[in-house]
Amino acid sequence: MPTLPGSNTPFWQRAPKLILRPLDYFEDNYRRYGSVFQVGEKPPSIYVADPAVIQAIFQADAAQFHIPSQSPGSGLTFLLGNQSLLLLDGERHRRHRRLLMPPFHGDRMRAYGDVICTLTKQAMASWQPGTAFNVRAAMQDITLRVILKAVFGLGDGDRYDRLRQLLSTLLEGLGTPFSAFFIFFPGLQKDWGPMSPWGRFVRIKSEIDALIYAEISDRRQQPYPDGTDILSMMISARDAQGEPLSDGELHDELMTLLVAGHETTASALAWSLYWVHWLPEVNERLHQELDAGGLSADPLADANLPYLTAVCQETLRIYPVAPTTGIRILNQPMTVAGYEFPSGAVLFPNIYLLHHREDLYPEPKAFRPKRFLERQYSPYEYVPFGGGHRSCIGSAFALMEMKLVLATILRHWELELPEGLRRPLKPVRRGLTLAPPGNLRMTPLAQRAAQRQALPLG
Ligand code: HEM
Repeated sequence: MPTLPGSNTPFWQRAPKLILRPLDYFEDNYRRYGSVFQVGEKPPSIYVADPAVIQAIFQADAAQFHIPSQSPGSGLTFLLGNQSLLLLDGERHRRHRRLLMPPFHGDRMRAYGDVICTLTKQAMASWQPGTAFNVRAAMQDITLRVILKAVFGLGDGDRYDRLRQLLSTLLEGLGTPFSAFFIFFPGLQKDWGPMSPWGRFVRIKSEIDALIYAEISDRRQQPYPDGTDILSMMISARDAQGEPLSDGELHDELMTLLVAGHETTASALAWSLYWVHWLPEVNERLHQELDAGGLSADPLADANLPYLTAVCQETLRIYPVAPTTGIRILNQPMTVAGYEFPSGAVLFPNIYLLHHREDLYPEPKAFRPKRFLERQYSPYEYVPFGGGHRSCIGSAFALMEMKLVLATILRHWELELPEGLRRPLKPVRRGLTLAPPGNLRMTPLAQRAAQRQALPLG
């Protein structure tokens, strides 16, 4: 059995590059060592960009892996709580997944579709012709409105406004590349008073917690009559023993859905607007498809448009929001495709490197939505949402949201990417995810004539 290529640089030495220039870090290692390599020892971290090995990892029994108490992910405990799906393991992870999955299936999507289009129009009402806006912030405004409405059924009121404002401030603060050190090194999470960076997060977070607990308590006493929002469904869900989720469990899962459910989609949407407005041929073809479809009464019709779908898929391929899947630690040795991974090894299917394999994606640095119309990729070749027992539970929701928000924006506004930004842009770190650079701005030029009637301007 060959030994795995790689280096044994300790974590503290490789962390600055991994945190501040993650894509260069991955690409350097890939060039040097190939599609499966290890870094560090005791335990080694193994990055995988080989579809056959990724397939074996995604198809393996969940009992083969665990999540460590001290991992990059554990730095998220402060934000999400220790009963978050992202941080749970074993039977408790299985139980929570079963209780959380139903709102993300089937018929629910139709109701979310209407909400997404309405809230996008609401957010766009503040755009002014000639006044540039920060693209990621604008997309985050939309996705935060959408997730609050989907999760809580909330759309207005003091609690909603405050929650929206606090979540946005908290995540903006945590979103700088340097704040990522707080996540990777939880030991840095020290409260030195309200003016210190971490002290500020702690105070905002405790106000958010109080608002969420107040909402849970109100809703337990007075359930919504139609009960179609995610919180209502989670309150009434029962596990195999007939047990409901406790207030603490509900709080942590709500926080998880709020954070995981809008940060990621906002970055993906910002990238999609950038690509569409940088590349005229993509813009033209997308508009042709949208114009041919007309304004449908059923927003879900847009979700089936092939080129729009391909643009969103290519957006998530070229710069996946999560550069690797979540952490998976082996409970026992694993032999696959000629490799032997030792017990205790930390496995990371590397989404970015897999999506940039020349053999799967010719000219991988080029944004070419067409490749998704010409070829069907397997769930081990294209993995923006990970896979296996820890796959993203919001993947269908996120993809639909991307398509509907993008279609709604393009139908209503003519936007312009400033001259200076019509060039290759590289992602920057935002916590555990990657986002477009903070200077990505766009200018609304004019509302599209056919749509002026349809957009309620505030
Ligand atoms: C473009 C948007 C999104 C991307 C790129 C994305 C990506 C991912 C990835 C890569 C993982 C880890 C999968 C693995 O380790 O195999 C994940 C997990 C997760 N995602 Fe998403 N996600 C997105 C949107 C959402 C949304 C909208 C929600 C919920 C409303 C959500 C909720 C979650 C949760 C709860 C997990 C943890 C699952 C578990 O550990 O069992 N995500 N996501």
